Amino acid sequence: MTANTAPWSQLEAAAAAALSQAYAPYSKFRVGSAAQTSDGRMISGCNVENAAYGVTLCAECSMIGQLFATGGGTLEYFLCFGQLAEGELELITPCGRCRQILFEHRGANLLIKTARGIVGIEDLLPDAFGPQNLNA
Ligand SMILES: O=c1ccn([C@H]2C[C@H](O)[C@@H](CO)O2)c(=O)[nH]1
Repeated sequence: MTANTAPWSQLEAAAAAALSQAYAPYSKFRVGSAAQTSDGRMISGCNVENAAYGVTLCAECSMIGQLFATGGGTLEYFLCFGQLAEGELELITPCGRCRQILFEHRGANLLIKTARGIVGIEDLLPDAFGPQNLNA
């Protein structure tokens, strides 16, 4: 798929829709992520906070749940929105834990749209620890 046919506008719409469903009563920072899978499915997720703050699920975590619940595969295109003020979405880069999760499920050429442009997972997580480090 070339840059012209990359599904960024569909992913933006899906991430915005997911963000609107976020459960973020503590930080008030809604997050929505979306990805296109290797077989062309569109998946999305939102953050789900918890009174025990550390138990919070990032948007990327719920999105990966959807990846497997809808048939598995790997990620080819990904982006994530955060909401600073009502109606104002900004592209955010995933937190460290979510970079590791994206790395695990990356497709052959995962492209990530960020505020500074389109990057690869190796730009966000160089020298990643991954399945290649395990004998299993
Ligand atoms: O990549 C990220 C970073 C943060 N958050 C959420 C977690 C928490 O609910 C809120 C503030 O950190 O943003 C995500 O969903 N994804």
